[in-house]
Formats: sequence, C-alpha cells, structure tokens
Amino acid sequence: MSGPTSAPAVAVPEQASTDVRPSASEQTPVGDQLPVGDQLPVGDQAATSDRAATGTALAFDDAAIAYGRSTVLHSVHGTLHQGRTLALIGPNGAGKSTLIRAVLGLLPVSSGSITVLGRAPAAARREVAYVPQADTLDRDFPISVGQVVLMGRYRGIGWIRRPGRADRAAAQAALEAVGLADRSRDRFGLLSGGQRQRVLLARAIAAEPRLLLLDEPFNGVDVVSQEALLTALATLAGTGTATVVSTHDLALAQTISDQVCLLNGRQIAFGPATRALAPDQLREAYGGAAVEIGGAGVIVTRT
Ligand SMILES: Nc1ncnc2c1ncn2[C@@H]1O[C@H](COP(=O)(O)OP(=O)(O)OP(=O)(O)O)[C@@H](O)[C@H]1O
Repeated sequence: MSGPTSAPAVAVPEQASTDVRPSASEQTPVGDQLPVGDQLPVGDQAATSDRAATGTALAFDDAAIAYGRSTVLHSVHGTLHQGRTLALIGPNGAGKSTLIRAVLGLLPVSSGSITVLGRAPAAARREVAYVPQADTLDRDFPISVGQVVLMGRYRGIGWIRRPGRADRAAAQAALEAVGLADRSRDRFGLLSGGQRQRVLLARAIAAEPRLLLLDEPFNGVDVVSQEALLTALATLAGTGTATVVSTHDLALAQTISDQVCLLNGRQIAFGPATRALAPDQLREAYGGAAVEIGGAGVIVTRT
C-alpha cells in the first residue's frame, strides 16, 4: 500500500442492491457469521517459515466460483504477496463480494484453485480477518466500541476464556490505530457510519491477521475517516499483512493498491493499477464508451 491519500472525484456506476454480505442479527451483532480473523501467535515458527518460504498471501489459479450450478465468476488468476494490497474493481454484480467469500472459504471454488497463506481457504481462516460494511450491522445491539474490538481477540483466546490484559492492550492499540482511542466506552451503535467502519477495522487489526479482506470499506465514509482507515491499513501492511479491498472508487484503488483485479463476471485484468486500469480494460468492464483517467479521478461515460 502506498499510504493515505485524499479522496479524488470519481464517477463510476452506482452501487445497486445485489448484496451477499451478512445481515446483522441479535446473536451476531457485528456480522460474525463471517470470520473476524485470529490472533497470529507472535513468533509462531510455522507461520514465520511459511511467510519466509513463499511470501505469497493469496494465489488464484484460473479460479471459477459458482452459486449452485451458476458460475458467476471465472478465470481469476494472479498472486498477492505479504504486505501488499489488492483492489477488487468492477461494476455492480461483477463478482467482488463473491471472490471475497471464496477467499474466506465460504463458497467453493468450482474449478481452478484459490490458495490462502499456502492452504485451502477454509484451512487458513484463523489467519484471515474480514471487515464487513458497517451499515450491514445491527446498530441497536447494546455493545460498546471496546467490546466490539475485543471480539477480534476471541478467535485466539477462545470464546470461553476471558480476555486478559494483553488482549485489552491489543484492542486499545487497535482503536488508537484508527484514531478512536477515546471512544472505547461509547456504544457502538451511536457512532457515525464512518466511525463504525473504523471500529470494525480496529477489530480486524486486534486479530493480527496475515490477510485482511475489506468489502467496500470507504462507502459513505468522509475524508477524515477515510484518512484514518488508510493510515491504519498502511501501518498494517508495514507489518506484513496482505490486504484485499473491494471498492467502487477507481482512483482510490489506483492510489492505494499494489495490484488491481478488474472483474466483470470474469477477470479482465490483474496487475499494477496503471496496467489493469487501462482505458480499454475499463471500457470492457464498465461498458463505457469513453474512459478518462486523470488527476480528477476516473470517469466512465456512455454515449
Ligand atoms: N447468494 C447468491 N446466489 C446466487 N447468485 C448470487 C448470490 N450472491 C450473488 N450472486 C450473483 O453473483 C454475481 C456477483 O455478485 P457479487 O455480489 O459478488 O457482485 P459485486 O461485484 O460484489 O457487486 P456490488 O458492487 O453490487 O456489491 C451477481 O450476478 C449476483 O447476482
């Protein structure tokens, strides 16, 4: 990740309601149907040697993903290394969330393969954290910001053991990383959308994942929150965590990612943004007649 930036103006198709992300429930107030990640045992020998041996966080090998018999995404091929950021780009229904679900091991790969931290996706889940969109979560559930962030530690300590001092310190450090150190006692549901998004990132940071997946984390987030999110992500990348972020903000993707995967039911391009977001490929993905990439962002127009 190249680091934080301010939000450029971008015109891309609006997000529609096709949404496979988890809905909130009383039992799972923060979308925990999906994994929140796990503590990476610091100094874990196996994990360290894995990383040293391959440096590969994520590998797609001609992967196709289906819902039942209906293949909605195919020909995904590329590699993401530790400490690097991959942006998933594509119009509504392109398959971004579907790909994230497959990386989480929640959807089977119907052909080809996806390898996460050297393993099958389901086998790597303990080392993968997922940040859902904050607005998919139940705001009425009475839980504090600090409690939400502490949830990031539970995968490591187990749900029966109580979090210890080290867990609380890690949770507080994670809140500091997203610029919300003073909000720990506040009720989660009373924060703004952008602040809740930052709390969810803090929860993922507290889990110390080796791979972090974010599904449109910048939706409805103001520049201050976006800046805080990007700073925290850059810090995390510095520790070797690989990040996959799905976004509709092409210009932001261009700025923050090392690699871009451009999708529309299949992979159109995978590589550095300058190559993957070339006008011809954007046109192919979005069906636009004219594509302009400049200081003002990326503009797709139709004739
Ligand atoms: N549970 C499901 N069962 C069957 N098809 C699904 C399911 N969820 C999504 N799809 C289909 O898979 C395709 C990809 O959807 P997906 O949600 O992954 O797109 P997306 O790129 O994340 O879109 P958006 O930008 O709108 O969030 C779409 O055609 C969608 O209709």
